[in-house]
Amino acid sequence: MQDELTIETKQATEAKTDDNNIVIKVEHLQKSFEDNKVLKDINLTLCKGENLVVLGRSGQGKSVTIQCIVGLLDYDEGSLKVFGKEIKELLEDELKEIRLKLGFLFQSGALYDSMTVRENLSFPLTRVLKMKDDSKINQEVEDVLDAVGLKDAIDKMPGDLSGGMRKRIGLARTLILKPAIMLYDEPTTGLDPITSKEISQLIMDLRKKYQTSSIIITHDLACAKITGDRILVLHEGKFIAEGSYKDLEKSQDERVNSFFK
Ligand SMILES: Nc1ncnc2c1ncn2[C@@H]1O[C@H](COP(=O)(O)OP(=O)(O)OP(=O)(O)O)[C@@H](O)[C@H]1O
Repeated sequence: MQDELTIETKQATEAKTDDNNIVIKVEHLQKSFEDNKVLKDINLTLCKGENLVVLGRSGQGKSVTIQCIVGLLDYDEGSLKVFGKEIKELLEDELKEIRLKLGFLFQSGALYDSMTVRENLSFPLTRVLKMKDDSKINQEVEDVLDAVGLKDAIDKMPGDLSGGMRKRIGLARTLILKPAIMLYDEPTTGLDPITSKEISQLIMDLRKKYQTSSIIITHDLACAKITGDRILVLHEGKFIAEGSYKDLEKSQDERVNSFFK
């Protein structure tokens, strides 16, 4: 009898072959900074509803990959398609439209320290979506705070929150625009192991609630285990392994199994 893991992997493979199911497709992506060739040959596919983890040590090009996807960095060679559209070929307005579908959670959470939580969360609604109706704005803010489990923090200042709470608010700030794709840049960095686990669990809960597809870049193995349907291991600008946590845990490749020791 096939175990659950085999069935899930088979479903992921079948889903990958169906183009309608693909939300991000990256082929042979290359990026250098002067003579520092950071991305040598990046290939990845993100399917609808999937959580894809990119695991890699420091300096391997994880953040550069994400920044290329959101159009913050230009790539030199290769193809990068989001919802079937080549990012490099988009006009500014088209790129803006695509960016609205991408939620990028920065490592820092990117909160404004001089604004309350309510103001931090209202800001994207008024600035990006040009919403004006205060009662609608308040409702959206309350709903997203409820989703991240922090309804009581609405009138607090970011400086009065713990690291884990700030992460949750950062997440809420990204989610309030209801992106179809979430890009997490090291979501558990700087958190203790218990809080990290809570944030990883929250990522899972939010996928269900908001129906997002996500790329999660991390070097936190516990986060990869909880959140990753599929894991890619990045090493020196290329992916050297792909599989479920259970697959990769058994890898004979020293560069892969060194993560699991
Ligand atoms: N804007 C930039 N200009 C020049 N070099 C850069 C720039 N951004 C990144 N790099 C270089 O690219 C390489 C990969 O950086 P990147 O931040 O993607 O690593 P990472 O895998 O995300 O590591 P970490 O886990 O430490 O964040 C590093 O050598 C870095 O110095």
